[in-house]
Amino acid sequence: MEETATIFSDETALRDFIHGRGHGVKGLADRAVPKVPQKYVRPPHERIVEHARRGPTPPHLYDQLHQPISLKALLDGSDDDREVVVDKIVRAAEALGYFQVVDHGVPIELLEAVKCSIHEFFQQRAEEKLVHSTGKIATYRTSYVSEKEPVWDWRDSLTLSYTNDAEAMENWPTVCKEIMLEYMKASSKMSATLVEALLGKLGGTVDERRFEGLTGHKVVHMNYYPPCPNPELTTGTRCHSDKSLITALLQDRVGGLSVKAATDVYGVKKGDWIDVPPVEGALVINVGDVMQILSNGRYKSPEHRVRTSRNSSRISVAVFTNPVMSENIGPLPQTITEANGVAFYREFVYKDYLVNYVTTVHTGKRPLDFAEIDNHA
Ligand SMILES: O=C(O)CCC(=O)C(=O)O
Ligand SMILES: [Fe+2]
Repeated sequence: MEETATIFSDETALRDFIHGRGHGVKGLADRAVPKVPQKYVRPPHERIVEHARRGPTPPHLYDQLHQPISLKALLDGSDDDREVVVDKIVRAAEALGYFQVVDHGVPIELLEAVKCSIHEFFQQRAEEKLVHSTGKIATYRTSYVSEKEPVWDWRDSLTLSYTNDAEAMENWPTVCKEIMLEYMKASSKMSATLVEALLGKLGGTVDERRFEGLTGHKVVHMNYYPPCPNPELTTGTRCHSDKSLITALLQDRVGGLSVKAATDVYGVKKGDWIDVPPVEGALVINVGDVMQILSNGRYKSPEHRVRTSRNSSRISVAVFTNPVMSENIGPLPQTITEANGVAFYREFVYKDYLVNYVTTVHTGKRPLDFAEIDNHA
């Protein structure tokens, strides 16, 4: 009891408990604390207000916003049927930058096994998770840059970087490595198909080597959100956009993810927050910053965030399809032509984008500012 009091009143003790000894946020939740420590209290403008207060979405708009897209025809259909699906994907990427997909080719039993595997990892004792806190290929942590962030998220995570099978088998945690590798491969196949479809509609061609450079680094990011005594004060995951080309996200049934509308569409206004309802067997697809840049702003990389829940723990896993470190990123030439010669983003090496992303405390879109050209100057 005394230890708990210290953890809560003293930031150094809290940091040692969470980060130093590997208890994570789960360690706090397991102690059934009545209120979150001050370090987790967001300033009022960053808190997440329940959207239900706005009233339910009318059914026809609900379908337009949330109806999952079936990828069946894209994965194994005729050319004509394929085109219909590609159009849906392109429209969703332009309007909101997010959509859900079903018939994605990843077996439902594998999705269930993945969810169990994530629970198994986070249920382990702190010492077992701590082993991975300094790893580069498998990294257990609770914040991105805990030393710099004024407020921490109510979330523990494990990030698995993939280069090859042997390295993954040697470094990824034993309890989940086989399932997560199988899932990464299955979902990456679908992600590659989506990337191909989206890039294909930008005009011009991307050859095999360039495609490999743009999509060659896969990262699996597992999130665990313990129950939180103060959902009204905290964030599970703060507002951010992904640094990927595309992200495939599997969430459980709890809900809490919301996406900020990038345009006025389907009865929502640009800037409104849209709840992303859990759909059994579906995957959530987010356009990432790199895709927004390659498309010269045509596809949107939406800001999104996660609310905590008072009563349930929640898990999710994102598979990020990222460029390799040395890849040159910038708007594809044909997208600049389309915009009457105006490039909205400059060229840069992906590694520099990443360094900026992970060494700075960002809120919302700031990582994209790194690449933005101010055409009004
Ligand atoms: O937990 C979620 O639903 C989203 C997590 C997320 O946005 C991320 O890991 O980048
Ligand atoms: Fe994200």
